[in-house]
Amino acid sequence: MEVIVPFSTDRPKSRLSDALSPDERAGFARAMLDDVLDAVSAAGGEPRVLATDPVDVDRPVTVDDRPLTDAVNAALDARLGHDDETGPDEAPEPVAVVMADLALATPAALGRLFAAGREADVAVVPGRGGGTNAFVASHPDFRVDYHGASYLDHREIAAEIGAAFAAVDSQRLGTDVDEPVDLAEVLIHGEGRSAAWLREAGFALDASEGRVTVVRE
Ligand SMILES: Nc1nc2c(ncn2[C@@H]2O[C@H](COP(=O)(O)OP(=O)(O)OP(=O)(O)O)[C@@H](O)[C@H]2O)c(=O)[nH]1
Ligand SMILES: C[C@H](OP(=O)(O)O)C(=O)O
Repeated sequence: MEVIVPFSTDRPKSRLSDALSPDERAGFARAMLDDVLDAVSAAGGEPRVLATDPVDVDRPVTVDDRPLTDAVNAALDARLGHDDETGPDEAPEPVAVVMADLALATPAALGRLFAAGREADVAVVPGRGGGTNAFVASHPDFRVDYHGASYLDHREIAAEIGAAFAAVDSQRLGTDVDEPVDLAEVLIHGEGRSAAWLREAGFALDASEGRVTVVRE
């Protein structure tokens, strides 16, 4: 299955600016991208980075500097839209979109998403706060509308086009790393480059009071 991995190089991870400098945010975002690409490949997916600028990565890259929703919809148009060859009666191959900030992604978790996407027309992993961390779609009319509670919007879009919808419950894929508190999840559960990057940068868990968070030594 082709797996599109959107990746922004333009001021990435701005909500981590209290914890990381701009260069560090770029380095950490890249570590997360590498973890996601490795997990996708190990799950049997064929990753393609959809980036705002060229990225030096050992995988196919499409550069599209339009906003996220427009860039992903252009990719869906190309893969799910009808053309003369497939015709309207032939179901498109499922395509996945997996965000590059899912630092806890594992092949097993992605495999469950891919399997759900072979059963339903649209299978979505919601993030905390109602975002859309990953999905698989095979319905020709499914298009995205990111930001805000986009999980609810995508469920609604699926209903409007008559697509069979599945919510995929995944702690690992449901954890997108947006804010400093999310760094604790990476240190607790991460097994790849992102967790190593944080440890090398001096981050450690702080369980001294209340919700576990991170400190930098
Ligand atoms: N191709 C593309 N990817 C994007 C764009 N904006 C965000 N992304 C990617 O989409 C995923 C989710 O991004 P967000 O968490 O919403 O935004 P972010 O830029 O990573 O972080 P913030 O600046 O803190 O909002 C990440 O993999 C980003 O790299 C965009 O305009 N184009
Ligand atoms: C792209 C956006 O990500 P978030 O802002 O929720 O991290 C969304 O999932 O709609």
